[in-house]
Amino acid sequence: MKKQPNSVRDVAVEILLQVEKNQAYSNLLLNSMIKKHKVNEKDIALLTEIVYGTLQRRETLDYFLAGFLKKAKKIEAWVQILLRISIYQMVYLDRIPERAIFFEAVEIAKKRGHKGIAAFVNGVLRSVQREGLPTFDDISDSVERLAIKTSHPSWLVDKWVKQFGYEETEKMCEVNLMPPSQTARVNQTKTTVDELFHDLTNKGIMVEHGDLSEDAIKGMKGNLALTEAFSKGLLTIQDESSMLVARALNPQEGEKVLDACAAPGGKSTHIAERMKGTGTVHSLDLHEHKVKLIKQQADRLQLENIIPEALDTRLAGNRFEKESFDRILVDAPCSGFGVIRRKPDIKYTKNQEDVLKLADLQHNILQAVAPLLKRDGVLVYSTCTIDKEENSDVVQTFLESHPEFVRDQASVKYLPEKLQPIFQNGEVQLLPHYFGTDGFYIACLRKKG
Ligand SMILES: C[S@@+](CC[C@H](N)C(=O)[O-])C[C@H]1O[C@@H](n2cnc3c(N)ncnc32)[C@H](O)[C@@H]1O
Repeated sequence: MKKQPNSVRDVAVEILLQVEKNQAYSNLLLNSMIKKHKVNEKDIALLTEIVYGTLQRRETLDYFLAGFLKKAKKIEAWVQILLRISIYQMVYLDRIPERAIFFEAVEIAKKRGHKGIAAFVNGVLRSVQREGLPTFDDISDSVERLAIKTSHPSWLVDKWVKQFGYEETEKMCEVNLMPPSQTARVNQTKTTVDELFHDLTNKGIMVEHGDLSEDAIKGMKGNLALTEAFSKGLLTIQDESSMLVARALNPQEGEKVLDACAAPGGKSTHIAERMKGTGTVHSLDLHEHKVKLIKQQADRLQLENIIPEALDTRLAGNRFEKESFDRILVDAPCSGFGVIRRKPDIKYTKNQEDVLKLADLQHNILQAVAPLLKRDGVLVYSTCTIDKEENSDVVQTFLESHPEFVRDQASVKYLPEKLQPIFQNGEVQLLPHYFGTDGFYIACLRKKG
């Protein structure tokens, strides 16, 4: 019978093993394992830090370990993971004494394997302690060095260097290793930013104003999703970059809006809020189970102008009349390279083939919704990626085959001042180190009248 993990670090090994073997999502798995193993409050922070930190720095940790494993025969996946989490704690978590790290690693190795593996793990960790870590200066190729130092796949770093230059890529890769801030969008149909700010502060919750979006409040400690304000529908957890989308779309009261890829509903609810509960937002998503999430969010925020529906948007032409929407948002499925800080697994699971497939899907979704937009209507295309092939290239290809659409530079006035200088040709590419937001792309197009 499979032995159950019985310590925080053993649970961390289990989670990382499942992420690696089954390509499970780390955030979902972490939550379910915390529940399953009844991890106590005190240990949740450590578990989260070890899981995300080890995942974030996987390539670096393997580089550190490689020289010490040269003579070893094939190492089982769990042993490699156990060594990674141990080195991670030794190098990056200075509050944990090394003897505690070694002791735990040996106990886990005994439990999951046998005494021989425990001795091997102990030997490797003692050698690292004795001999120290290799330096990155030994890596002569600059792309390879950056990839290993910041733990990104080298094909991706190489691609980014070609797209953004070395310096920008370096800044971005470094920021990708930092924990993201938690921001919330204030539901302005029920309260104001200032009112909620004071309400939260009075309750002892540490918050700050957002860095970019006027709708945002930043949580400095604790989890805003666990506040009474969240349950009462006064706020929605959302990155500041995502909050710009509904602003760029600029929906008006009473209008009919299509959100073509809507789950879990972050942007649909923002659009619905900005329409003050009037008009209709048709919120489509391919997956029935995800459509339920849109409904849940709409209910929590008490928004009655959202109609969620499970539909492949590529077939939306069979479901809706031509030229029937005032505005359309395509917040497309994408590689997610802008949200690596939140979902480090993306670095290792997505590849160039995925990027090309996604670009094709994004193009097909745009093609399908284009006829549904009224003349003079606005179409916003957005993604949480930074990849040109999924962003500006998709928009450019779309425009080339749709002369009835033009880039809408006029939408710049709906965006924050700080962003305006980089909103050009109706589009903006946010990189995570610009304003501390997710990496995000927004393009505004208009159908000619
Ligand atoms: C980036 S997410 C949308 C996030 C959402 N706009 C929000 O702000 O919460 C992209 C969504 O597109 C959905 N999707 C993928 N392919 C689709 C298709 N062919 N038709 C409709 N939805 C699709 C995915 O299920 C996913 O929920």
